[in-house]
Amino acid sequence: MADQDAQSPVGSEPAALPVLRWDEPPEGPVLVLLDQTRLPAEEAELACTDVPALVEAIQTLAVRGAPLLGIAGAYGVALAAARGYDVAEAAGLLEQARPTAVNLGYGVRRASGAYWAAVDKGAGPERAAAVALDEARALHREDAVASGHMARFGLALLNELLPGGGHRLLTHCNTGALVSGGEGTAFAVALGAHRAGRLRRLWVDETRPLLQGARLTAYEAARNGMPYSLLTDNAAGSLFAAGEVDAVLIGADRIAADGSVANKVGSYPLAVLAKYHHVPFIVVAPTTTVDLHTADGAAITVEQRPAREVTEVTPPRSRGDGRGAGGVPMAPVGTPAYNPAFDITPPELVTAIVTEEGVISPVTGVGLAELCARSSQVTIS
Ligand SMILES: CSC[C@H]1O[C@H](OP(=O)(O)O)[C@H](O)[C@@H]1O
Repeated sequence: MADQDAQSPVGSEPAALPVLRWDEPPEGPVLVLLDQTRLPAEEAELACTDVPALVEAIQTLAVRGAPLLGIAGAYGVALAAARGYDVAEAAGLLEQARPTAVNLGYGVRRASGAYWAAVDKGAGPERAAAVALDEARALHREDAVASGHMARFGLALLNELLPGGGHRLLTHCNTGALVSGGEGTAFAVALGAHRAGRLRRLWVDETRPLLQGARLTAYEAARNGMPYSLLTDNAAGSLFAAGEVDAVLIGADRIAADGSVANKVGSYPLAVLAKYHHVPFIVVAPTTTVDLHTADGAAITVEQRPAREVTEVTPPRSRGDGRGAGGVPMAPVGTPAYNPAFDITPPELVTAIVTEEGVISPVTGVGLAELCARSSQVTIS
């Protein structure tokens, strides 16, 4: 594991992470996931041969992150079609697996829409299943391309906002290759800064309670040889106070028409800190995360998750210990807990939104609609 202060020489790129792949063994098609609940201790694969297994993987965050949820949802429809399951039922189960990331529904509707259009044109089950798979693969490729554009637009914005010197960037949750068909969203911008020799430090919020930062972003930063440091979420304020943060980079799970941003819980406090300390707060997300049909932040459904994620610490699971391995109680058994998975940042606290179609700042509904109009990935209502 690379030392947190070591930087890999640019060009020594690690192998791409096998985040998700479609396989067609003799016993039938399967969606193979890198099980993110086992990282960083173990790079374990999780093979989903049916939609209930994929829904469980989504709900346990074995596969997670808005853009990747869209890709997984699309492959889930293709899996149902290829295995002769009820495609309409499968699409419904997948769309409802997690409510906040708009990308999930988008990916499911893209693949199911392609499937039913093929059926309407007289395609048989096999041909229609192949069409759904082609659509899932197209979305997978498009997201990889979008990630590259966001990295370039985001780095150009950082260089404009932060002239000279190395950037000290703070990020929250995980927004790297583990959420994407490519190198991610906000993390891809930080990685681009690293490759350009302009990343002085990546401050990584641990991101309680599921520790996507500690487990996943630190893992991705280390494998890329980036200069990073982990911090507890409640230490971020003192970093701002010490003048140690040049910009905040976060992802998004849903961006409403007015520019309100739903993202991992803890994002809103960072936006308030950034505003108070005059630090740019930059959201990086593909246009598939923009939902022009949701008017504002109040209309976004924020996923509420089980209390045990707050009241227990779940040790890294080793292979074979089952999916529901119990955690270690950190509060009296039965303690009620408030555990929203996301929070909402209002547009007035957002410096800019970086998408694959360009950057908008200040964030206004008009700018978002214009960006989405340029995108080939229209939001399917
Ligand atoms: C850029 S998508 C990553 C986004 O998704 C994460 O949520 P979760 O880990 O619950 O899927 C978090 O909100 C990230 O910002």
